[in-house]
Amino acid sequence: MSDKDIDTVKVGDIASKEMENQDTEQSQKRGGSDDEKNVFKRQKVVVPEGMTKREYKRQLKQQRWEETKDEYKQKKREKKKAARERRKERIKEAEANGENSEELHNYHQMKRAKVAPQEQISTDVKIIMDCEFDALMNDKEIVSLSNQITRSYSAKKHSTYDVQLDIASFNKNLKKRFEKAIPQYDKWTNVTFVENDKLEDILPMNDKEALSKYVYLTADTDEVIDTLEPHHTYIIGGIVDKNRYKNLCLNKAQSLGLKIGRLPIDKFIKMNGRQVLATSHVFELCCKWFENDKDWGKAFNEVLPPRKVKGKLTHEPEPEPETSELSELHEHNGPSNPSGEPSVSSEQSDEPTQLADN
Ligand SMILES: C[S@@+](CC[C@H](N)C(=O)[O-])C[C@H]1O[C@@H](n2cnc3c(N)ncnc32)[C@H](O)[C@@H]1O
Repeated sequence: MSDKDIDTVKVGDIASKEMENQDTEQSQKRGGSDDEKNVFKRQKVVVPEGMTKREYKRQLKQQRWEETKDEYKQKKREKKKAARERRKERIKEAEANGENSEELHNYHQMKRAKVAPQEQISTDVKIIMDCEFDALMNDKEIVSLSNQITRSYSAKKHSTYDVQLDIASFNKNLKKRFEKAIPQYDKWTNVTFVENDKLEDILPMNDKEALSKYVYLTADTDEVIDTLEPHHTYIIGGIVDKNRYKNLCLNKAQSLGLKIGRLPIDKFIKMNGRQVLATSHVFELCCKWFENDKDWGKAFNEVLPPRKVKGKLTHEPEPEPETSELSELHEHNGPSNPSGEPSVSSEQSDEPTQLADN
């Protein structure tokens, strides 16, 4: 047996004991018996010498994952299968009730369009994802944002229309995250990463007319964007904040003298509270708007899960409770193939693997 094997066995033994301990500990918390308490005391595991508690915990976690991953994957497969079945049922039900099941089909059709077009039709529309908000996000949110950018990259690559995408203020934690987890991003040919400090560094601040062609997208306004105009630049706030910073982008846009606008979401989506979308959804919607003959309804239909989309508005929007429902929208866990794009299989699955953060 090699030293490495011995190490693995040791960690394995410790992991099993540790798991027993955890069970016992839980039992203790529930007020376990004296015998259980004694067992717990006897089995107290000491962190191996030369290892920090943190490293040790990480190893235990890895060990536990190795032991349970097959079961986990199996459960995931079953869940996907069940979701597929549920969707088929929903389609059947909709058709039996004489309802239009097209929405249910469309959303998933888009997920299967995997072949990138050889050539893209020019739109003369540019999108800047303004990532100057780096310091307002915790590590988890930075990971979420990096996943959303990866998803936007994939959407851009697969779109039949060329909507330019710049990732701006890419010079702090977000960049570190990409370098660590998605290093192949520097081979992405269709997205530009800009390392400016402030948004205004890349705007024509001294040219009023040129500046009037920049529009900051925000959910916090009544100005509705009906069309994406050629030779205009639309700015998306590159932040995942779980609704912590209301008006953040609105205030920034106003302080820079930029136009603002929100997507015509309330006409097409059944949701409560503020209609705040994730950055990747906004970018995908813009691509899909072009692909669907400039029809927002169809674009929403393709990008957002069917249960959120209500087709053309036929009645007044429902009363608004406190929080947004759109935090439920899907997001991929992270890149899973060498290009750093979301994996085909997760895109092809019938239900989103994870619902999006915004
Ligand atoms: C998660 S939101 C950020 C919310 C942030 N608190 C703010 O002040 O905008 C990410 C970005 O997506 C865009 N966005 C989200 N929902 C939108 C909507 N309904 N209309 C237009 N843009 C939207 C905005 O650019 C927004 O900054």
